[in-house]
Amino acid sequence: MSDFRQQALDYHSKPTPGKICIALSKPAESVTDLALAYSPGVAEPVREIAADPDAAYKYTGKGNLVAVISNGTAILGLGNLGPLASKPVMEGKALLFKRFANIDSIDIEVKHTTTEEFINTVASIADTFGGINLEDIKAPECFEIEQELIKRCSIPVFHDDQHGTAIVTAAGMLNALEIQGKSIGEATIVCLGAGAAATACMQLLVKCGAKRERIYMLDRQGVIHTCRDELTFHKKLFANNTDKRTLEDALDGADVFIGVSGPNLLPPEALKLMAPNPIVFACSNPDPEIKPELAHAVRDDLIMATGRSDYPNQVNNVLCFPFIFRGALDVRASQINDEMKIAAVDAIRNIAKEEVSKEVLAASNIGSLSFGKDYIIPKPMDPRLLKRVALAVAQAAIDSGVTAFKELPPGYMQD
Ligand SMILES: NC(=O)C1=CN([C@@H]2O[C@H](COP(=O)(O)OP(=O)(O)OC[C@H]3O[C@@H](n4cnc5c(N)ncnc54)[C@H](OP(=O)(O)O)[C@@H]3O)[C@@H](O)[C@H]2O)C=CC1
Ligand SMILES: CC(=O)C(=O)O
Ligand SMILES: [Mg+2]
Repeated sequence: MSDFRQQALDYHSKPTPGKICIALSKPAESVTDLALAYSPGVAEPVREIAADPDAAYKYTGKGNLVAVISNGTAILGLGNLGPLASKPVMEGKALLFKRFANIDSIDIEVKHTTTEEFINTVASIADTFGGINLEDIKAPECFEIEQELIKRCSIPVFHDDQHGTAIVTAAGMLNALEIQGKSIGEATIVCLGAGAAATACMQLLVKCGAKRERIYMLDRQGVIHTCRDELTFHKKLFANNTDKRTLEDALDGADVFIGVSGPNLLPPEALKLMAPNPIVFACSNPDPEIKPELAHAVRDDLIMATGRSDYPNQVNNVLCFPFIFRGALDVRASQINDEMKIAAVDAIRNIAKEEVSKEVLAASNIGSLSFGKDYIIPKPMDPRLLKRVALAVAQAAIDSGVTAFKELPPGYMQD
């Protein structure tokens, strides 16, 4: 067994199995404490909440509690391995919520037979939480699941693989295009993968100025084009009226490659076909569409990003979901809308243009970082992400009217 594999297994199993646990936020030592915490004291908040459901935000952990919910049908780039196998990833998301945004989070893995059954299960438990982060649910079911839950729940429901990924991809892409001297409206974009992440990434890039007709999306059958007759509704959105059929056809002269598909699917030879100064986001986890070493060996003019922590330019939804939920929860937003997503894109990308603190450099094991080919996007442990993204998102929620808050709480996210 490789050293790293053993280290990863030990990390998850020792000294106690798993990555999260529940901690108490109130004293529970004396008989008086117990009388308040449990019977008879607990009856008082019960009566308050029965009279006014909003009181749950005052008397329970609801307002700072996010459920990370999966059915295990698209676990990272590992595929459909079932709900239980997704648990380490979901606990991982809970760890990240706590570490980066002090949000309490619990993982829930749902076994189901129909999409309706999954939706009903989540809708039935939604009131327990302040927000729902859907994770690693494959396309096309993920689209119906998210839309239906948004309709049925009064709390934010956010499919992280769609929108978290799209926000971070857009932030990194706008910066990478700026560094390579390319404009988003003129860029030819190849997207390998046509699932949850791909669809949302391309939709958000179009909102940021990309031209739909310059996007070539590919699935396992190759380029998605208008003559294909078996397309699902989400693939039709990006069907291109083109003669291009293969990845090589699409990459010929392209400016941007975005991989949200699976491991090692971009051959180095194909990368040679791209236009000068290309941008390659190989975002599949844990193994990217092309290894950075291989990509750099065939192109010395590219900007390279992956979804991993151990290479420069980590384009990963961890840069978004803890912070977007922080902002949404703090103003009790009823949903996470496009205005909030765009606010997050701008807040994330702007941090990369500023100086990096010694603490972040030390945590990144690196001597210096400045805006450029190897630093297009902030590091996840940059504390400015919490303040800036949450602030921008909360303000956008207020401005777009998805919260009863008329203004930010006094001093919100100020130093
Ligand atoms: N870095 C990040 O932050 C994130 C990265 N990802 C990565 O994106 C990938 C997809 O995730 P997600 O969208 O949730 O999953 P989905 O199951 O919704 O979509 C997977 C897509 O990849 C396509 N695909 C798979 N294998 C191939 C192949 N050999 N050739 C061409 N296309 C292929 C599928 O094609 P078809 O439609 O034909 O089945 C499908 O369109 C994963 O690797 C995941 O790790 C996802 C979210 C965040
Ligand atoms: C990062 C992530 O959410 C994924 O790869 O699925
Ligand atoms: Mg995911």
